[in-house]
Amino acid sequence: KTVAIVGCPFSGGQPKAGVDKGPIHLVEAGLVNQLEGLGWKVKFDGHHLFEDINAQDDPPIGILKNPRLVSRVTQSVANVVGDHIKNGELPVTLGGDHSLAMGTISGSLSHHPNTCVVWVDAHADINSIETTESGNIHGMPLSFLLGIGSSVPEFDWVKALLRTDSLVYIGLRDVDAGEKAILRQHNIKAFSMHEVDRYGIGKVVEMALDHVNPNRDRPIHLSFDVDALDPSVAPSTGTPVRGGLTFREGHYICEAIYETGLLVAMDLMEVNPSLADSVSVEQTVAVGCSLLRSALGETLL
Ligand SMILES: N[C@@]1(C(=O)O)CN(C[C@@H]2CCCCN2)C[C@@H]1CCC[B-](O)(O)O
Ligand SMILES: [Mn+2]
Ligand SMILES: [Mn+2]
Repeated sequence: KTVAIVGCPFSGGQPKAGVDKGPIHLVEAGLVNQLEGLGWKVKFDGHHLFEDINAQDDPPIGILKNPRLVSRVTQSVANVVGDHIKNGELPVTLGGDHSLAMGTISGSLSHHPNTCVVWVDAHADINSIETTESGNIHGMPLSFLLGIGSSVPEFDWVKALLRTDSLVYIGLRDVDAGEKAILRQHNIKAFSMHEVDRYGIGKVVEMALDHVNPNRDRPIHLSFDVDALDPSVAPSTGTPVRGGLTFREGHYICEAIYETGLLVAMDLMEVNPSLADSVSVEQTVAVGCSLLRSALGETLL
């Protein structure tokens, strides 16, 4: 089986410089060899180059920032991910900010319409155009994928093909009021850190999969934001929130999803190597590579 590494040096969905350097640090840490060491054939033909749009040609829409840039980049990512899946490969998208998931999940859905999404994150990333307070599109990808809130022509290419009952969250602990309303209104299943504490990660993953994949017969797209982990574990990220997943809880999720044999695509998002000292950056990058290895079959025994 072949893994296709999709390096996406992109930061347009949020304001902090540096997250576009995430992919290069993950690859430079030896990710390709590490995955080959697990027996995968690895396809990586260089990081994607996303041309910028100068500011005057991409004014905000409402308060949405860099809308045309984000739309164009994520649409190209959708095509790339979709093509890899069509070729029978497993795309591993390295971010870059989480707005990229509009592309990666669109890519998965284009080939596997019954894909279910496991979203591991401190945040819900489901703000609509009406509810976003920041205008940063990395906090909004799921509203576009689900067709929640009003649409803008620039994002018409995103077909709202994800169903709310096909999405489940693990790790939430910093959800905006508008997002809480959306989650309640649409009955979207979420296992916050409260549930992780109450049930333990093993039961949480089992319940999460029971919700979106009861017969374990649907393809799984795992979208992992490193800020789901506690900042002590993955410090170099743009929106850290205390009280996160331990190193082992993060890895358990990846190991358990690999065990299903249903993983068709994975995202590793929001590694920003410019936000911490070099030791913390290295730690964050190493944890990212380790999570990816676990999602792709690395076991402890
Ligand atoms: N919901 C947010 C948005 O901007 O929409 C609000 N903001 C964090 C906000 C800061 C002030 C105190 C309350 N929390 C980040 C988040 C998006 C995270 C994107 B991700 O990819 O990192 O998950
Ligand atoms: Mn996120
Ligand atoms: Mn997050």
